[in-house]
Amino acid sequence: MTYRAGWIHYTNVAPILDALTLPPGVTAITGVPTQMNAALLTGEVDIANISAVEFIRHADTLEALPDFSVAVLGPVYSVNLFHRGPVEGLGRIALTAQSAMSVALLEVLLRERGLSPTLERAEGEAETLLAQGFDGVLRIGDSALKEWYGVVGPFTEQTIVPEIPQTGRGITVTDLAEEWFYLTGRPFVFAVWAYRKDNPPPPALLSEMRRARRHGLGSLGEVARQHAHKLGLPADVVQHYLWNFRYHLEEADRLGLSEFAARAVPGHAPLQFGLHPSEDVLRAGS
Ligand SMILES: C=C(O[C@@H]1C=C(C(=O)O)C=C[C@H]1O)C(=O)O
Repeated sequence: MTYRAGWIHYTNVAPILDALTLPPGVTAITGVPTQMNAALLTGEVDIANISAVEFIRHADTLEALPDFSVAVLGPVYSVNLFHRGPVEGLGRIALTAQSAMSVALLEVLLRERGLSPTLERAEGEAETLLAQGFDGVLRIGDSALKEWYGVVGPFTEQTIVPEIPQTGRGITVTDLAEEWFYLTGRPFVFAVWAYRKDNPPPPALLSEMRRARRHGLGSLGEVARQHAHKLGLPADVVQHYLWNFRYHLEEADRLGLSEFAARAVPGHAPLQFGLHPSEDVLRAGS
């Protein structure tokens, strides 16, 4: 029987997915986070990297791989609230229908500050929507990364490490993962690789994912160069963006995930992680 994967294939997943060769009997489709969330829940796919909040909401039926994540400790650069003026004064914020996680995170951060602006779905570029009367625009993924650089750039690696500006052209960029870090001191997990509990991935897919990730992280400069070309961004900026991610769902990431779960989905079922890496290593005989 075929095992179907669904990949959110934003640039931030390139270090895992670019070198992946699907084993025999595994197929894959790609889409934006909300599409992959829905595809996993309806059974259109069997495994997907989904918005972590959807994994939490459906913890009764889903399980996640124990060692795969898209997470950061501090800024992420691609989950951004673009706004004019202070966050406290924002009346109307445009959300993107592509994302579940950033919306849930924004809600947690607004509640924390006692703010309740109007949240509406609206697609398009942040700058255009701001010109049309929105006070804030939430964007994620590659387009958010490009718009962030368009606002705060240009700069190079020399600027990236010591200090990154947050404003440009009258627009402020609030990085939601950085706000989460200020609030909790913990990593923020955007995505996990989830599957229905009764339908775990075949070991061959898992070991290939781990091989592809080792390869991707071992050649990050090359991965960054290729994607910088596609994105139209400087290679050192994309390399910094990718280098900054935490792809292994380590203990600190799980603490961040649990803290987010408690704040965003009170009363959720216990989070479950299956298929420990050592099992795979033993099966592979290495
Ligand atoms: C950090 C990001 O993470 C993604 C954001 C998601 C969301 O907002 O629902 C889901 C999966 C993540 O891979 C991003 O794409 O900018």
